[in-house]
Amino acid sequence: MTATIIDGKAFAAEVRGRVGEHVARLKEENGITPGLAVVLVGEDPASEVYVRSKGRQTIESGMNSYEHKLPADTSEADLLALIDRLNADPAVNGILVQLPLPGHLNEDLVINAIDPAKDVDGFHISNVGLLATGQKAMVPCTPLGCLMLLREHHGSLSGLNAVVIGRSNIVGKPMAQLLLRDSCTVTVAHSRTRDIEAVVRGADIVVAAVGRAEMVTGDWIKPGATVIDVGINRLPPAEEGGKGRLVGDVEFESAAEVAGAITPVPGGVGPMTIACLLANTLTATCRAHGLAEPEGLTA
Ligand SMILES: Nc1nc(=O)c2c([nH]1)NC[C@@H]1CN(c3ccc(C(=O)N[C@@H](CCC(=O)O)C(=O)O)cc3)C=[N+]21
Ligand SMILES: [Mg+2]
Repeated sequence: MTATIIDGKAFAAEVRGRVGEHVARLKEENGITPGLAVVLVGEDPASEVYVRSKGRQTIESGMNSYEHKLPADTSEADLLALIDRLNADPAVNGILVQLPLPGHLNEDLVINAIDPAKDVDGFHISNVGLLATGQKAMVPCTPLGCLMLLREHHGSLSGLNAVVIGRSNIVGKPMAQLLLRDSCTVTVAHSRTRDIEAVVRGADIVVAAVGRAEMVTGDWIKPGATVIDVGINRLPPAEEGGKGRLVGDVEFESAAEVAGAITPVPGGVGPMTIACLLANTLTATCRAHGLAEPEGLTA
């Protein structure tokens, strides 16, 4: 293996530390404690794990955490009423509605009901448009975390060929926007892309966000390229009652033999996503109060 391992877990801890310091200063100098509300509809066990670690890290960074767990059969009207209350609550600076929502709820409608200034996921159409036009937006946490890792590793990204695999609204599209803003030449590849291996082989930066376990193998990677693996896939358990291994969208072993640098799964992008959620909550709080924004914690 030749690649440098990009330690997302360690970098995320550093980001959280910087968020925590800024939060402490906000409290001392301005008497403000940022607040993050997380809304979870239904009982998906994996979602509950994320919600719990988000809540714990929010509190560890000195912010208030408000968790709203609603039953799976919650009506759209009840969910929208909760969002209205959170929008109006001055103690709540950030609102995250955990996705996916149960099938009877319209995700677009629900997300677009969030006050864009409190939309710490950056999924509201206003924030999507602001990002796409280079204006001050709330930026989706996973792509923001990937960008921070790339900037940390490369310094300038200007002129590099970046291939984003996956075109979701949550990762692929905003990732492409951020890379474009940092002056990469950006290609978005997806399930219909012809000769996808050859497309990926042209990339100095590969961001894999397709949700297919170990789809990208070492022979797809240009020697020396930087590989950011967004996938979190649980393989079927090897034994009865066991838990399957977590793998990314990249086959780590083979890719690490060719790449210059690569993020592991777990311990890569995942922890950065949560760190950026805290950073976004802090940013939203500063903007709401007309205060200076934290440096190095926004796009
Ligand atoms: N509105 C919304 N915003 C989200 O940001 C959002 C969401 N909905 N729905 C669910 C996904 C999933 N997600 C993760 C965040 C961190 C890890 C993470 O920290 N993973 C650890 C491993 C965790 C484990 O061991 O299971 C790692 O990669 O090292 C994983 C997954 C955010 N999501
Ligand atoms: Mg796709």
